[in-house]
Amino acid sequence: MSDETTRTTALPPAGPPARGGGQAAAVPPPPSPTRVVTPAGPTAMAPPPTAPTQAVQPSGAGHPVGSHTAGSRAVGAPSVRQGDPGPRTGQGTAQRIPATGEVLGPYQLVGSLGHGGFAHVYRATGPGGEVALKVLTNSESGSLDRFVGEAALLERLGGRGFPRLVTADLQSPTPWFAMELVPGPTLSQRVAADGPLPLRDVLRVADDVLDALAVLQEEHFLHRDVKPANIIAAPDRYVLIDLGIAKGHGTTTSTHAAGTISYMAPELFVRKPHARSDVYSLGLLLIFLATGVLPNDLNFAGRDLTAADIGPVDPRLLPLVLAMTRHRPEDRPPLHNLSRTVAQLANDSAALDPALLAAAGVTTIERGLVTEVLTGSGAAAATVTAASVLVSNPVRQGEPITNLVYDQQLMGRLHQVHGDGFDGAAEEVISTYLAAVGPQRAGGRAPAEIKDYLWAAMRWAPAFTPEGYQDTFDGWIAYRRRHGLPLPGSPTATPPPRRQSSHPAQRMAPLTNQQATQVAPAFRPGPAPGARTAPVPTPTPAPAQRPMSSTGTQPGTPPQSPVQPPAQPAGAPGPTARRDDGAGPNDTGRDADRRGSGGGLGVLATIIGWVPRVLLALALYQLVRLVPGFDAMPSAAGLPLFAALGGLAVSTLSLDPVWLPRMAELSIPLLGIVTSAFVGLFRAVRRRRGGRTWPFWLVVVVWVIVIAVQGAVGYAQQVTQDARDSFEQQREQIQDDLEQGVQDTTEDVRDSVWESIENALPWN
Ligand SMILES: Nc1ncnc2c1ncn2[C@@H]1O[C@H](COP(=O)(O)OP(=O)(O)OP(=O)(O)O)[C@@H](O)[C@H]1O
Repeated sequence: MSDETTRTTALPPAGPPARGGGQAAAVPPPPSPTRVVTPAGPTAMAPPPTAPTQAVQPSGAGHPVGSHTAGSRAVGAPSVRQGDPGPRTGQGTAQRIPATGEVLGPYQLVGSLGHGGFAHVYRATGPGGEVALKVLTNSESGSLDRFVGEAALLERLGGRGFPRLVTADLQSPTPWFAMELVPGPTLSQRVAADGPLPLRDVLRVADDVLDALAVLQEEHFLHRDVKPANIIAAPDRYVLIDLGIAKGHGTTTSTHAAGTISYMAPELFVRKPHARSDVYSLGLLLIFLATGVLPNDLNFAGRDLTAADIGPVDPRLLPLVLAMTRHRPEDRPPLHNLSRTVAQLANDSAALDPALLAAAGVTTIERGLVTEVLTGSGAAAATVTAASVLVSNPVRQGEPITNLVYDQQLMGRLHQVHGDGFDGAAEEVISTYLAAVGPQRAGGRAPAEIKDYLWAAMRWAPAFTPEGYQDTFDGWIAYRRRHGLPLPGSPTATPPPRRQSSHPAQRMAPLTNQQATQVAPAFRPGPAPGARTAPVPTPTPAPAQRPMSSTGTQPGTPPQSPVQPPAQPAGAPGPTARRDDGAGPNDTGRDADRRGSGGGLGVLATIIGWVPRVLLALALYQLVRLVPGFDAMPSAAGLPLFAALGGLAVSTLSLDPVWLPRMAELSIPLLGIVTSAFVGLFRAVRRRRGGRTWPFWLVVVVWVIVIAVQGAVGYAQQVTQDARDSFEQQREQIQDDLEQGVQDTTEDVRDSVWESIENALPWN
C-alpha cells in the first residue's frame, strides 16, 4: 500500500555463519552492510545509524525516523506495547488478509506461500529480489506481540538455521515482515508426496534442526512448534521456520499450552516448558519422517515410547528416537549429545556411544536465564488449525472447549475408549464430564461437536468397534469385562497398558493433517446431524445431566461412570495413576459422582459423607483439650452418645470406672474410623473413592500418646511425691531421734555430774 508509512531495514549481508549451513538465500545481499531505516518508499535510503547493529522496531507516523535507540539489539514487543499510538492495537480489530498483487511497503505480493492460524506468508518481490513476506492476519489478543516477537527473534538469529530477517513494518495497519525466501517444500509436503525419507535424509534433517535449536538455545529460547510443516527442505539444507510461539526457557507466562498437539511434549500440556521440550517434538518428527506416520496417541500415554509403538524404522535410528521421546524431559539427551549421536550415525559409525543417549544433567546453557520472552498465546496455532477442520460452526481459539485437550482426566478416558475402538462412547464420556465440571466448559457446544473437535485436534482417526459390541459406553464396558480388562472406577486403577489389539481394524494409524481434515467431520455415524446443533444444556440438577448408561451397565453389575479412572495393572505409572492420588485439580470422577448422585440417595450420601468430617473435628477438639491449660474447655465426650459409648467400653472391657471419661473421649475418633470405613464401603459400591480413616487413626495414636505421656508424667509425679514424703519422714525421724539422743545425753551428763558432786561433798 503506497500510503503506508514503511520502515525498510536492510540488514548486513550475512550474520554469523549459519550453523545449519545457511548458504543459499533467495534474497541477494542488501546494498549496505548497515541497517537502513527509511520513512517511506522502497528506494529511499536514510543515512546509516550510528552503530552497525540491527533492530526490529515498529515504525510509523508516531515514531520519528531514528527515534529508536541506535545500537540496541532486538527490541520488539516492548517498544510496540509502550509506544504504539497507531490506529491498530492488534486486539479486537479484524486483520485484513491482503490479496496477491497488493503492495506492502516496498514489496509487491506475487503469490501465497502458505498460512497458519496466525499469519499469511506471501512470495513478494521488492528491492533486492524475492522475499517471503509474513503478514499478521490474526487479530486475537496478543497476536501482535507474538508477531513482533517473532520478527525480533528472527533478527537476533541472523539467519543461523532460520530464515534471515530482511525488513519489517510492524506498525502498519497490516503488520508485516520480510524474510529470506527459502525455496522448497515443507517436510510435511515432501512426505505426503514422496513417502518416508531414507535414513540419510532423516539424519540430515536431524542435524540441521538440532543446529537450529542449538542456536535458539543459545538465545535462551525454545521453538515449541517443531513439526514437519515448519521445516522447509531447501536444496542444500533444512530450515526451521515459524518462531511465532518461541518462548524463553522455563517461563510459564502463557495462559495456554502452546504447540501443535500431535508433536507437543507432555510437559507442554501442563505449561511447563523444559529446555528439552523441542527434543521431544524433534524425536516425533524423525519418527514421522522415517515411517510416514506418528506413533499412536502419545500425549496421554504417560510413559516412554517403545519400539512396539513405532512402525518399522531403521534399527540404527531407533535408540535415538526412543531417547528423544522419553516422557520425562530430564530423561531426554541434551542437544549437543544428540548432535554427536547423529554425526556418528551419519558417519556409519559402528559403535554408537550409549552414554550420549542416556539421561544427562541439565547443562548450563539449558539452565540459562530468561532474558527475553515473546509474549502471547501460542495455542492459537494448534487449536485453530485443528478446529478449522470442522465444517460448520468452526471452533475459534478462546472458546472454552479449546482447553479441553489439556485436561488429562478427560483425555485419558477418551484415549482409552478410542484405543479400544469405542468412539461412540466418547459423547457420553464428554457429557458426563461436562455435568461434573459445569456445562459452561462446553461454551454452548454439543458433546458431538466437542468430540469432533477433540478428535481433529488429536489427529485421531475413526476407530472401528470390535465385532459383536455396540459402539456405546455400555458396549465398551461389556468389551472390557469380557476381555478381563480393567474397568473404570476400579479401586486398583492404574494406567492401561498400551494394547496392540489383534483386531486389525483397531490398529489406528494416525492421520496426516490432510487425512484428518478429510475424516474428522464425518468420522462417526453415531450422532444424528441434528445432535451437533444441540448445545449442551444449561445447568440443571445433577441427576438430569447424568447419562443413562452410567447408572448401570448390566443387571447385577455396579454402575460405571464414563470419566471414572479405569482399573489397570498395578505398578504402571501414568496419567490415570496420577489422577488416583486424589491430588489433581481435575478430579472430575469424584466431582461427577458427587454431583451425579441421584435424588434422595444423593442427599443421604452427602450427609453420610459429612459424618466422619464432623467426628474428626470433634476428635481434634478433644485432642486440644488434652493439652494442659486447655482442659477447662467443655468436653464433647460428655455428649450422651459418647458417654454411652464410653460406658459400653468400660463395661465390655471390665475396666475401672475411673476410665469412663477417657473411654468416652476415645470413642469419638473410634466412631470416626467406623463411619469412615462405612462411607468408604458405600462409595466403593457407588464407584467412588474410598473413605479415609487415617486421620482418625492419627487422632487415636496422638490421643494414646498424650494419655500415655500424661500417665507417665502423673506416675513420675506420684513416685517423686512418695519419695519426698518418705524422705521427709525419715528426716523428721532422724531429727526426733537426734533431739531425743541429745536430751538423753544431757540428762545423763547432768545426772552423773550431780552424782559426782554429791559424792564429792565432805559430808557424804
Ligand atoms: N521463509 C520462508 N520461505 C518460504 N516459505 C515460507 C517461509 N516462511 C513461511 N513459509 C511458508 O508459509 C507457511 C506458513 O508459515 P508459518 O508457519 O510461519 O505461518 P504461521 O501462520 O505462523 O503458521 P502457524 O499457524 O503454524 O504458526 C509455511 O508452511 C511455509 O510453507
